[in-house]
Amino acid sequence: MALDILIVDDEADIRELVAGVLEDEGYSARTAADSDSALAALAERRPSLALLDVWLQGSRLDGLQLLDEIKRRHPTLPVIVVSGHGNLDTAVAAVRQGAADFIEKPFESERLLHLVARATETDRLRRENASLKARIGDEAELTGISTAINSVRATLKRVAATGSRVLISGPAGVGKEVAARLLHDWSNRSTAPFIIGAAAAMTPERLEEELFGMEDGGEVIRPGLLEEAHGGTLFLDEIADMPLTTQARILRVLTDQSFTRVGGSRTIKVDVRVVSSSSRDLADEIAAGRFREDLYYRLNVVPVHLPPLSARREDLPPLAERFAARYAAERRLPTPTITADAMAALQAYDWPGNARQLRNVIERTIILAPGDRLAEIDADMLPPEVLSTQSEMVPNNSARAIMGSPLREARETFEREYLRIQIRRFSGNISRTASFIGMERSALHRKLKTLGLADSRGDEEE
Ligand SMILES: Nc1ncnc2c1ncn2[C@@H]1O[C@H](COP(=O)(O)OP(=O)(O)OP(=O)(O)O)[C@@H](O)[C@H]1O
Repeated sequence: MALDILIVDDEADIRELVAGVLEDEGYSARTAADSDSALAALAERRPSLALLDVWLQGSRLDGLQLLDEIKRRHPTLPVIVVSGHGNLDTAVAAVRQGAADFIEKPFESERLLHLVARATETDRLRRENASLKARIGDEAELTGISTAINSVRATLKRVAATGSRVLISGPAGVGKEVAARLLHDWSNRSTAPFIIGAAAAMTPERLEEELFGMEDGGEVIRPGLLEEAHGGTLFLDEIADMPLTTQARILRVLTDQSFTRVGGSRTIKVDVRVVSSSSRDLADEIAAGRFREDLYYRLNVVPVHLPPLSARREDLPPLAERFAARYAAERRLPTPTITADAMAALQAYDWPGNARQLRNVIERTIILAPGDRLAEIDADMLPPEVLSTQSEMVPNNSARAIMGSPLREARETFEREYLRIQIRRFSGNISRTASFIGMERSALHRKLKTLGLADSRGDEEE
């Protein structure tokens, strides 16, 4: 995406010259001859940088007043002030007023390009920094080794560059936002913003103002998320929570990549890739008349599904280790290891809150551990709800049956319970179970048959 530069100068030949120099370098340039047309251009879309001549002849606002207006509307927009020979004082005042830099006329193109590159790069770093700060604790990779995660990763890689719309489905806390961020990071839009629009947290009116921005009497009160995402990706989280009126507006954006702000009539053009997510079944929502079918087809060009953690238990060890390592790094602590017992308990549990719940459990366990330098996470440190599944799976009556039986039957009872838990732990995958428990795959198959477990293995994915 070419960076968009707004050139404000009262001299037509300078405007054209500067626009030419910038365009030759791959920027896109817009020009304005006075303060009113500059403000109109700003209202159309926030540029990446403004080049402002402080000596504006025949303009309603002079250069410094216009700078004030620009800063009031877009406090973070970098502005480079151009000053004529002899009005260096004005340039200095402009920098005090928030201009990023200044350049004196006549100037060499090289010097201009250098300042523009520096100011846009500083702005990009500032934005990147802000977004990194906002997402401390957010994942930059989709951890997991299951077939499901590997195939999601492969799909994301394949479609990242295409710019196609992607709809990510899966229950809460499963990593839909992580997947959307990855898609953005792998796309050629990665240097532009990744913006999240979350329907669930807002009233319908607020949501529209948030997404489309607001205008009053032609003045921009605030730009919307769609504008902020220009050149980048807009992630619409939980689209099924969007009211039908907002769905209609979104549909219009998707058909012609333009919209009007709430309270405004000006058409705003944007180039945004829309990625959306839903934890509800959208077919049901459509059938119930709560979701527009036409919007569904527009959003769902490439479907990506993230199954719940309980359907891919082999992802638990890498995820648990990742969360432990990340939390320890944030606190500048050594990373605790997770013992085999603790891992077995983690893998037996069902994780209704998926990866988010796992992350909370790991963090809570590290926080609550005695001493301040935890070396390992052992099973008895895990919260009771996690441990209870394993003990429920080995019911007391099995223990009684073992103690009250001759050795041969006791061994069978034990083997049955033991294998039931191990197979579940590896999501029914016999090869992985066999390798973990140290048995040949064919021997395990025979054993399961003898114990009458052959049909209760669950989903085998070999
Ligand atoms: N595969 C993964 N690798 C690394 N971290 C993950 C993974 N899946 C989820 N997480 C972490 O789990 C938490 C929840 O993930 P995320 O917010 O992406 O879920 P979600 O599906 O968007 O949930 P919701 O719909 O509730 O917002 C985050 O802290 C995220 O970093």
